[in-house]
Parts: sequence; structure tokens; C-alpha cells
Amino acid sequence: MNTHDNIIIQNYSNGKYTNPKSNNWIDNYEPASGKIYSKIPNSNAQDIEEAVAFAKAAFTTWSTTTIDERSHILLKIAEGIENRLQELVEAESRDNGKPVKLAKAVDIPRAASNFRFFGHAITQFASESHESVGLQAMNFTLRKPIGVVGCISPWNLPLYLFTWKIAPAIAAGNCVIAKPSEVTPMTAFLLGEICTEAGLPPGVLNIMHGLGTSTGQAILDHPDIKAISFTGGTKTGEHIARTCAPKFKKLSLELGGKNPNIIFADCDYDRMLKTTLHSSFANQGQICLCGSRIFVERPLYDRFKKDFVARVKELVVAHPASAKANLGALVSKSHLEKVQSYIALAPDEGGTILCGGNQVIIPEYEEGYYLEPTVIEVQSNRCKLNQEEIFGPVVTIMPFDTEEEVLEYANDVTYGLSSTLWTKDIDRTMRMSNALQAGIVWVNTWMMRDLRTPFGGVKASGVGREGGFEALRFFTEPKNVCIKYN
Ligand SMILES: NC(=O)C1=CN([C@@H]2O[C@H](COP(=O)(O)OP(=O)(O)OC[C@H]3O[C@@H](n4cnc5c(N)ncnc54)[C@H](O)[C@@H]3O)[C@@H](O)[C@H]2O)C=CC1
Ligand SMILES: O=C(O)/C=C/C=C(\O)C(=O)O
Repeated sequence: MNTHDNIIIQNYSNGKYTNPKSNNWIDNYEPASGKIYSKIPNSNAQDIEEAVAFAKAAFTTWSTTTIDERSHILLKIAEGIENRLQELVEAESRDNGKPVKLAKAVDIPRAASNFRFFGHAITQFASESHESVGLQAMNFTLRKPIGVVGCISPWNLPLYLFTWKIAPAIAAGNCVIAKPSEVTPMTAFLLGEICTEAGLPPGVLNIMHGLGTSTGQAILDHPDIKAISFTGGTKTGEHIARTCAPKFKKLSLELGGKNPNIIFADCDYDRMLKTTLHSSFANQGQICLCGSRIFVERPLYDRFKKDFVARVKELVVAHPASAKANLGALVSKSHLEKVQSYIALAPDEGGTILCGGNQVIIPEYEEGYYLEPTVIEVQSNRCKLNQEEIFGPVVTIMPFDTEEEVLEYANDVTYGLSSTLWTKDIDRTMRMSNALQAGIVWVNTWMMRDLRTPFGGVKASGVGREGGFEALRFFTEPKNVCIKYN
């Protein structure tokens, strides 16, 4: 076996670390070196069956645990993550290929914030009452936890997105069967221990590892898992919707994006240029919110093209542990190949590669999955490069002449997750924000997150919203009580 480490990742079920019943294991690769460094369980329906039984048993107590106590435990988990910051940062970087400094600045602090945020939010969550005036009746609405829920997360922001689902689910009184991506299982594995130390009762959170087609599918199929919160690719989202609809499971789907970054000539140029570098290539472009289609108003186009390409050429692709790394490795060999296959389409699609396009070979890490940040000038918004989610360090640029024209380009995709707008014109800002088909519009900024705001997409980018009370509403079932009085 091509291994230089021997880490065994286990499931965390009923508060204990366990092996999969089938003793079936999957290799886990380190993207920076392309080598196997750990093994993870490929859990099957029997493992899920057992975890659901533990979760159901825990639900009786957890759903009636006071809000104060639940809040206290969530805040302790946040503290536990912060206490182990460096270990989690290194684990995340090694598992995913992202720069250590990115995991330290963004991923792990955000995982702690997710628990802290929902630890506080649950203390402020309230339900409504409606007085039926003139009819001598009063309605009040209870918000009950659903029971056992499933949380399935992807590999691009591993602990960040895993905890973004788990924290509101358990805050609201549910018990959880959670599956991290099989490609990045490491920090989810470490989270189990942190939860135990924080006093989370056994069975409230069960972290089950394995492939989507085995472990994930068993979660979708289990009749006692009543809701699924999923983040990942649109194709997988479609499959989840098809599987769960006939079973009447509640669904929250956060899927892909093909987000426009619309730059008007009146923008704050320096701020726009700096942020556009970031919104194009942060996390190697593997964020569903990245602005992968850049549209620039014609009077600014040539200046932007020259400056942007020059700045992209300065970005350093390096081993994730290097302090110099602006970009680390892509998450997997298959993903690298997928991204390269899009770059290869450029000539046939009338695209011109302005910079990048090549794999980067790092001495001593020749088998790692490194790719140059790539800018492609395209002639039409209808090409595949502008229509399909590439999910890597590849952006396209294209000029436009009018607001109407760019609005048409922006909306002419199947996706509708986020949009970024650069302008100082307030009327234009209002018109465009209103007309853009997206769940999130950023104006003169990108990925500025306030965890209270609704987060999610329209069209093929998903169904439902996460964040703030939206998430607590998703993870609770409203029950209206109507009382007639004399
Ligand atoms: N947040 C986002 O928008 C993300 C988008 N993607 C997009 O999706 C493409 C494919 O990436 P993948 O790693 O294949 O993502 P994926 O959508 O297949 O994986 C996300 C999660 O879903 C699970 N999963 C897969 N099949 C499942 C099934 N049948 N039942 C239940 N769970 C299942 C996976 O094990 C993983 O935990 C990427 O190239 C990218 O374009 C990928 C990750 C995140
Ligand atoms: O909640 C956030 O701040 C970011 C979420 C990002 C994704 O869902 C993604 O990239 O998949």
C-alpha cells in the first residue's frame, strides 16, 4: 500500500468510537502529496440502523433538555474547538489541501462560531401566536424538534459546513446522524471527542463515515430519519430530492453555483481588484459562492484584464503548509482531472487562456494535485465554461455594454446561488439587486457573512435556507394549537 501514515478514522456512535460492522475501509488521500495517509470506515445500512437506534433513545431526553443546558453544551463545544485550534487547522489542511493559513483564518474559527452562534440563537428563538380577533379564539404555535435528522456535508469547507448543519440541529433538540464527505473525514472524526468532553450526551450526535452511495444512501433510505440537510453537488442534490420526496422527508439542499461577478466602470477599482482575486481563487476556487463568471463594463475591460492577469500570475501555488501559499492543492485527483477537462474545452469554445491552465509540480510533492490559477477570456455566456460549475481555480472574463445585457448574462444559467456587484450607483444597485436571480447578492464585497442572514440559492442552486432562525425553523416542526374561549 502507498502509505506513509497509518491513521485509522472511526465512526462516533452513541458517544464512542467504533469500527464499521462490515470491517469495510476506504483509503483517504492527502492532496498535497497524493499519498494515502488514513483509512476511514465505509459504513453500511446496519451501521446506520444502529446509530439511528442510539439517536432515537437519546431523543427522549435531549428534546426535553432545557434550552439553557443545550446552549451551555453548544458553547462548550465552541470552546473545545478553539482549544484545539492548531490541531484542527493542521488536520483540515492536510485532509483537504487548503493552505494552513486559510484553515486557521477561516475554516476552524467559523466551525467554533457555528456552535457559539446557535448556542446563543436557541435562547432567542420564539414561536408565534395569532389572536383570531372577533372570534374569541387564540392560536399559539409550538416549534417541536423533528426527531432524528440527517446532515450530509461536502469536502470543500469540511468542518465549517459540517458544523453549520449539526449546530442548529442539536440546538433545536434533534438527534443527528451526520456524514462528512469521505474525501475529508478527519476534522469530523476529531469533533466527536470534543463533543464528549463538552458533555454532549451519547447518541445526540452520531458521526458516520463512508461513501455517498453506501453510508449516504443508507441515511436517505432510513425511515426514521425525518429530515435531511445536504450541501454538495447539484446532481447529488437531485438524487436526494428524488429519493426523499416519496418518503416525505423534510429537505434543505444547498447546491452548486455559477456566480456572476459584475464589475461596472464606476466601481472602487482597487477594492474590486483585491476582492475579485479572492472571490475567484479562495480555497482553490472550491467554494460554491466563488465568482466564477466575471463580467466587466467595456470602458474598464482592457485595464481590468491587464491588471487582473498580472495579479493572478503573482499568486503562489505551494504546499499547503507553506506560509507563501495563496493556493494549495485541489481536493482529489479526480477533481483535478475534472477541472483540467474544463480548461481543455477553452480552444473549442472560442476561449483564450490568458494565464494559468497547467498542473503545478512541486518538488518532493510531485504527485500532489496542484493547478495554476487560470483566467479564460470567453466570447459568449452560452459556452460550457460559463454554464457549468467547474469548482476550481478557473474564472472566465467577458466585457458587456449595458446593464440590461449583463443582467441577461447573469441570469442565463441554471444556477442561482450568489451574485457580486461592483458599482457606486445606488439606483443601479437597487435595480440589479432586485432583478438578479440569486439567493445572495453582495454589493462592493464578497462572502461577507453574518450568520443571522438567510443563506441559500434559487433554481438549481437549491431549496430552502440555512442560517439564523431559518435553520432553527428547518430543524423544527410547527404545531398550531387553536383555543376557542367563551
Ligand atoms: N457546496 C457545493 O456547492 C459543492 C459542490 N460540489 C460540486 O459537486 C461536484 C461533485 O463533487 P462530489 O464530491 O461528488 O460532491 P457530492 O455532492 O457527491 O458530495 C457531497 C456529499 O454528498 C454525499 N453523497 C454522495 N452521493 C450520495 C448519495 N447517493 N446519497 C447520500 N449522500 C451522498 C457525499 O458522500 C458527500 O458527503 C463537484 O465537482 C462540484 O462541482 C462539491 C462539493 C460542494
Ligand atoms: O455558509 C457559508 O458561509 C458558506 C457556505 C459555503 C458553501 O455552502 C459551499 O461552498 O459549499
